[in-house]
Amino acid sequence: MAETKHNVVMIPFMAQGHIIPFLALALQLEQRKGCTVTFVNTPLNIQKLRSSLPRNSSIHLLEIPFNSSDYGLPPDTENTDSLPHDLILNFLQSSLALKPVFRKLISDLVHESCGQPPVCIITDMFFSWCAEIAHEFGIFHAIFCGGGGYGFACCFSLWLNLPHRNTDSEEFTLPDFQEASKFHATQLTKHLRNADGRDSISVFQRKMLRGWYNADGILMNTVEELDKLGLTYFRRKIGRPVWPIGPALLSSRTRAGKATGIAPDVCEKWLDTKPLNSVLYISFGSQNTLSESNIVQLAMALEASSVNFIWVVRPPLGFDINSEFKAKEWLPEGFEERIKASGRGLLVQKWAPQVEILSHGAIAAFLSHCGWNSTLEALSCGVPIIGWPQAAEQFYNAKFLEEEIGVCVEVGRGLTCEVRHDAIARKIELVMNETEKGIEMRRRACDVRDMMKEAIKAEKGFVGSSAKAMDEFLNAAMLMRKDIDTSTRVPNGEVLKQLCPCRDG
Ligand SMILES: O=c1ccn([C@@H]2O[C@H](COP(=O)(O)OP(=O)(O)O[C@H]3O[C@H](CO)[C@@H](O)[C@H](O)[C@H]3O)[C@@H](O)[C@H]2O)c(=O)[nH]1
Repeated sequence: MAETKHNVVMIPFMAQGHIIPFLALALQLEQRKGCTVTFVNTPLNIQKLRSSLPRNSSIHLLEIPFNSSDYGLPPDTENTDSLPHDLILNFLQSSLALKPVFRKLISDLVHESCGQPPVCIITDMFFSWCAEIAHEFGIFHAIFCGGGGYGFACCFSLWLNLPHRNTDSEEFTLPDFQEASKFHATQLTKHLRNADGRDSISVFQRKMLRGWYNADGILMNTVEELDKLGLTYFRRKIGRPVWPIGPALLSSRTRAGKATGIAPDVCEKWLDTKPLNSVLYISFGSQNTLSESNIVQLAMALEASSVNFIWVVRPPLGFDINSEFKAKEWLPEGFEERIKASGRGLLVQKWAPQVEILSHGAIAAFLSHCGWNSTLEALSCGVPIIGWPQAAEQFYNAKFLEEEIGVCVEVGRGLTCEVRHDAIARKIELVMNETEKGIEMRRRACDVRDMMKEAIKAEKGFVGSSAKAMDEFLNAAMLMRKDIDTSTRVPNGEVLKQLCPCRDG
């Protein structure tokens, strides 16, 4: 008899930083016995993903219509990686328009798959509105937060409490997350700093975050042993199961729809020519970049510190980040020629094969904006971080990595800070040279790497914490299905037979 497959529907927000961990989780889920995955996104993202799925993958890609021009956004905007920074919030707000189309999509899936409606809907942390739809159809609903527990706990608490508005001091603590100790006003984005709870951004963020309370559980791309503080915060706060199933990482062969600005083998050959632990990798994720003056300061620091480096260069703030990088205009005079002649540095335009780079033994440190995917990718290779957080929860990821885990030193903060080249060079030398601090950071990063490996292991009778959390999550979803199957009732009292008329055969 054919095995019954349980369909898991997944829908990430349209940003590489969200699509990447969702895809990594989807690839893990399809390996689970009895699971199939339907991966939903807007047409352009799905088109790009088609070519990136492994050939033997059974993941079903499903398009959901979305027309960015209807929301005052540039035509064909379907991913934050093609948007100027100041439009990202409008894009986020426009994603609310997906609600009725997603409901129709789920309704169609339920009707088409008579007898076997999806067992679970996993939605992005920005799509908490999906809970209502899932529950209408009696389907288990989980939010997958692609970020870490600590970083998101800080964000959650900041948006809901706005503690900085109750003090004249630049420093403050979080009323419901005292464990995180002190925060500084420079760790707030412009929107958060100005928020008063009534402005449109606060209203949107608070509604979205309060929606987490309606989920049946929260999946987090993190590891229990690494991120206890943040996980405890959410368990206490939301009163729902929180399953740390990370790290969900893509392998170097799966690119989530992005072509690289350099062939991975060219990059690897270049790295092969460098001694072990001698190269600094610099990248600011999928949607961030530096100011023009900070690009110059960073270039000067790299020349002064004489380290080898790979730098993913993007046009500065205020320019289209997908346009050509004008080295002559934005870098110090003669910089490109000098680094080419010395063979010390590699400038990569647009998109680098980051996972391959970080896993090369020549990499000694990562100058990063501390996006959570980049953080996990670096730590899973035992690479310490020089943090330059720019937006979102990156400030709190940097704080966590520096204060709690000891694998990071911060060099700059925010989009508008001015960082001087000598300060950057000092941090680079501190981490890359054989200083006491540098050695200790590398040792700790390797400990975290080992901890992550253990967490996802499931072999010879040993089940790591993340593998266990994944089992628990799937069991919870199946249990709800079983309850429905025996009662033929969905939680809100609607008869499942009505939704799926041929259920009785
Ligand atoms: O040249 C590049 C640049 C990025 N990447 C990949 O793109 C992803 C970037 O993700 P992340 O480091 O998390 O940064 P963002 O794209 O900025 O991610 C958003 O989503 C994250 C997860 O929720 C949050 O932690 C961040 O704050 C938010 O900005 C990573 O997998 C990188 O490997 C590449 O492969 N090549």
